[in-house]
Amino acid sequence: MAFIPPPNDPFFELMRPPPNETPAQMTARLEREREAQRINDSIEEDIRNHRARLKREKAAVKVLLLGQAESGKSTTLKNFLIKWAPEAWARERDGWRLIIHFNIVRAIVAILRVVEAELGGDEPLEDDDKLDGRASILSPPASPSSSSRAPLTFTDRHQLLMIRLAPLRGLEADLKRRLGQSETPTSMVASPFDTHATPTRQRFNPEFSVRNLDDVLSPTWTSAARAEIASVTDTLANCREDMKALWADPVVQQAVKRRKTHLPESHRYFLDSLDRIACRTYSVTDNDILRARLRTTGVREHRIVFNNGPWETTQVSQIRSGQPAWEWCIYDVGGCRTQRTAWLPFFENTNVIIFLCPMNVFDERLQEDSRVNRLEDSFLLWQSICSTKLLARTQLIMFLNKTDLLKRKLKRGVQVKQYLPSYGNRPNEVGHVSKYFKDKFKEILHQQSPLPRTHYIYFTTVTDTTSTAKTLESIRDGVLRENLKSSQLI
Ligand SMILES: Nc1nc2c(ncn2[C@@H]2O[C@H](COP(=O)(O)OP(=O)(O)OP(=O)(O)O)[C@@H](O)[C@H]2O)c(=O)[nH]1
Ligand SMILES: [Mg+2]
Repeated sequence: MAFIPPPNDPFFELMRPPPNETPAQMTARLEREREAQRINDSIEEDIRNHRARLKREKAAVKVLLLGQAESGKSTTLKNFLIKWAPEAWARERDGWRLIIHFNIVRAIVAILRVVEAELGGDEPLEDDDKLDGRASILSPPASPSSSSRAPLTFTDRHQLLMIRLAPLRGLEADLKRRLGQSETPTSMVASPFDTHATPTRQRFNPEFSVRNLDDVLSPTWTSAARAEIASVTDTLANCREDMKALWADPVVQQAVKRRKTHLPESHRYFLDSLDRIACRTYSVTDNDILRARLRTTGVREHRIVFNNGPWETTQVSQIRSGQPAWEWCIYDVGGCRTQRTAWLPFFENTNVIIFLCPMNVFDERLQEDSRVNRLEDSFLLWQSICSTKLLARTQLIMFLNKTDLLKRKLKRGVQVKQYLPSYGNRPNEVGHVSKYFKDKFKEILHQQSPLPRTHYIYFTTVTDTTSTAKTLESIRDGVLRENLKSSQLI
């Protein structure tokens, strides 16, 4: 039925075409009306999408990955993607190539700086041995120790390698520019709840992070971008034999060890793989991406949809209120102390926190604050997360990570009791050490939680995708069980 306006309707009067409208004016008016309608439809569509997104977000399980820098949060997220979002994972694959190349270049340039400093007779910027690295939460600090510094014998061969590898310094700068370096914050907090920030105490060669990882991983593949990547590949291929020679040199290795240079955690993996990666036919593997290190700044969000599985039951569909699949929204944050205030807004309505503590760091200090033992930092952080009322009902899952590196360190003879005197005379062996750490974290959880909590603590090596896939499956099922319990469905 045609619309008949009431008499003297002001809106109808306003919209009515002028009585003497020409055909050209009519065409223009109809065009304007069509455009207005198109804009209106698009706004309504945006509103509908926004509402649907909010509804989905409300139904999604919110998972936060927490832990200090280099604990393995981003690597855990990569495992989630490999297992449950293979398409998103495949889309990002090519974007990782430059980051992998950057990891290699950065490691070599860091080694070159060490050799240069040794050749120039420089004293280390900060002698780590003069600092006390003990974890005081477990024991009172003891007096500092010192180490001897006998001179190393460098030869003309080292000088020659320095000259031949010089182009990598320029390449490092080019790659930083290409990847888009983010700003380096100058203040930090120990816990996200601290209201008082202190200035950072960055060590030599601070870590690199990008402004926008999504831009790096989903680049526009222009011919200029491809040419740039080809030129990076060429430079690396040309320098391959010299890089291998530098890395294999015993005097250089000794110098790196002595200066305790901060190299990317996976430098050994990449430098041992130069034959495969520093060549023109290199193709990126899952393992390379898992090992690639890039400090996270800000927060990265990923959605994982579980389509099939044990939750496809009537009971679960009740808690999912008719959603076609079970969705998790996973947030990966930067773990450095300069990044921790950014965690706070994500605590609200968080269902699950996966907290990572690297176990191999009992004898190391934070890069952003060389006065703080890394294990102690994890204890303090865990304490503050467990005790927060805001997170009292959040399910806490802990990954005691880097089991492989702990094993390697203990095998080298590094004594835990030297850094944690409370460890006493227990065997310096991976099973005993990891159980000791687990008991400490469990104790903190039970003592500090405002409400009773079940503990979920896993020993992990998140660079191992097979074992991590099993752990993630068990977590997914555990979270499901907790959901059902809290909905009183089981
Ligand atoms: N060998 C070994 N390496 C690991 C393990 N977990 C992580 N890594 C490596 O450690 C480095 C740091 O891991 P990331 O996942 O980037 O650490 P993160 O917690 O995201 O660090 P931020 O982004 O700085 O907060 C990467 O090079 C990883 O490949 C592990 O269990 N074993
Ligand atoms: Mg990260």
